[in-house]
Amino acid sequence: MKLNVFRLAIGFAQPRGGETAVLEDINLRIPAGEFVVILGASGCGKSTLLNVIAGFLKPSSGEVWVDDRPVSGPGPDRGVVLQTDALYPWLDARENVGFGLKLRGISRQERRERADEALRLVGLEDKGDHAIWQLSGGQRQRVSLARALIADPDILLMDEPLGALDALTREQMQDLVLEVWARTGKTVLFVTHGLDEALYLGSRLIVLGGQPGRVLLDKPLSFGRRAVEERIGGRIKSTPAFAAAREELHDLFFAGAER
Ligand SMILES: Nc1ncnc2c1ncn2[C@@H]1O[C@H](COP(=O)(O)OP(=O)(O)OP(=O)(O)O)[C@@H](O)[C@H]1O
Repeated sequence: MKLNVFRLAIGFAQPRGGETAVLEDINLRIPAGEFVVILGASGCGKSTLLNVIAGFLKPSSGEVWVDDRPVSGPGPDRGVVLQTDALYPWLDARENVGFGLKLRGISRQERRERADEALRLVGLEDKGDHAIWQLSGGQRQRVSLARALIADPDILLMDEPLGALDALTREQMQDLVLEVWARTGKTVLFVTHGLDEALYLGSRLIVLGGQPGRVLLDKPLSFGRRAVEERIGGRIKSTPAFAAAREELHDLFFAGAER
C-alpha cells in the first residue's frame, strides 16, 4: 500500500495559551514495500509524525492517505511498535498478541491460531504461554512486533523499537526486523537514533529537523537496497564501504541538524 502525506502540519497547545508548531509542510510519497528510516534530533517531531500517520493524533492541517483512503483514525492497515512495550502484564504472550482481534470479536480459536502464527514469525513459537514478566526485553519487543503483525497491516510504524535493548539483542532484533520485512513485503517507517541501524536497515532515509520540524533530507540508502541475505548477520557493518557510508551519513546528519 502506498502512503502519502500532503502538506502536513501539527502543533500542540501550550499550558499558558497559544500553540507551538511542531511539524510544518511535511510531504512524503512512500511506495509499498519501502523501508524508511527516520532520523532527527531529539524533539524534532519524529514520534509526532508517526502518531499522526497511525491516526492517534489529528494534524492541524494537511492529510495522510493510505492508497486511496484518507486516514481519520487508527486502522488495521497500520501496525505500531513503540520503544517501550505496552504489553498487558495480566495476559500471557499469546493473549497479548491476540488482544486486538478479541476487540474485533474474533473467536478464541482463531485468535489462538493467528497469535501462534505471529509468534512463529518473530521466533517465539514456544513462548505463547509465558507471562510477560518471564520474558526478556528483547522477547517482549518480539511480542510487541507479533501483536503489530497479527492484523496483517500493510504498514508497520516503528518508533525506536530497539532503543531500549542492549547492544547484542539490538543487533539480533535488527536481523529479525529485516527478515520479517523481507518475508512480508510490508512498508516500514522506522524511527531510530542509530546511524548504523539506519544504514543497515533502511532503503530510504528521511531526516527531520528545524523548528518547526520539516524534511531536511530524503534520499535512498544503498546498503538497505542490497538483498537481505547479504546483510543478515551484520558482517557488512565492518566493511570499509559501510564505514565510509556511515561517515557520509554522519556529516549529512549533523550538517542538517545545524540548519
Ligand atoms: N502531547 C503533547 N503535548 C504538547 N507537546 C507535545 C506533545 N507531544 C509532543 N510534544 C512536543 O512536540 C515536540 C516533538 O516531540 P516528539 O516526541 O515528536 O519528538 P521526537 O523527535 O520523537 O523526540 P525524541 O527523539 O526525543 O523521541 C517536542 O517539543 C515535544 O515536547
